[in-house]
Amino acid sequence: MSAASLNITGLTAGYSQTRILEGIDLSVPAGGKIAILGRNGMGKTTLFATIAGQTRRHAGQIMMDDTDLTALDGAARARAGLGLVPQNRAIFRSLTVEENLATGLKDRPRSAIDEAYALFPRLAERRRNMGGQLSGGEQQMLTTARTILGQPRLLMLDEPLEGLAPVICDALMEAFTQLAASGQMTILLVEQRLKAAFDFADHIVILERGQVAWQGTSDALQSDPATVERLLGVGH
Ligand SMILES: Nc1ncnc2c1ncn2[C@@H]1O[C@H](COP(=O)(O)OP(=O)(O)OP(=O)(O)O)[C@@H](O)[C@H]1O
Repeated sequence: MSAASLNITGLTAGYSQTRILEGIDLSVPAGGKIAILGRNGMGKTTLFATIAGQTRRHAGQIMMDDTDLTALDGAARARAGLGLVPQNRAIFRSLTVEENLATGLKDRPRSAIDEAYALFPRLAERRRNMGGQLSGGEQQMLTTARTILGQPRLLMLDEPLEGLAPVICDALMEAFTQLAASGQMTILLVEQRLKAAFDFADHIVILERGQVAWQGTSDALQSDPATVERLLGVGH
């Protein structure tokens, strides 16, 4: 298993007849770390949902390596190596941590769960606790680990740090950095915390009203406070 590239061209998509994304072009090399930024409602979640096959696509192509994802339904995209960790941390509240992890194994042996515990030791300590008993940070670790056990080659993380304490955010960001460094997956991160995005990503894309308003290196954006202010506003 190795990281996959992503090439999106002319992507226009939305919900039913409503177009939210308009003419998105985006290239991520295999093994890349990219952050998708933008104010609320600018289309970040819709972009992930569209890559995952959960919206209506009106035009454009989405290539993961040589595979045209638009020809596949959502389940086939997941089998092809696409992983999405959604914003809502959907875990099974009445299953234990270990049972939750087992649902992400696909055809892998149960022993593979140890990979999740190596990445998030906190989950090993809580393996027999119910999902519903976990803190928000632990739930985020669980939903992330469950997706990673399916060995995605392209991983999309939608605002994983939302509402979490700084110490938990640091643990999560460290795990994401470790995963990217493994060479096994390309990572796309939607994040509101600018510092976390800057520290993690080598490339940044800013969406505004469903279009790519800016893209470039993390360093270039950090040295351009006017663009940060214009497209991301105060409070970041
Ligand atoms: N299921 C849906 N049906 C119709 N419109 C939707 C749906 N989900 C989102 N939208 C609309 O699509 C637009 C983009 O929303 P989206 O959630 O993609 O933005 P976002 O950048 O991820 O925002 P946030 O940072 O608040 O999560 C918004 O105008 C939103 O109201």
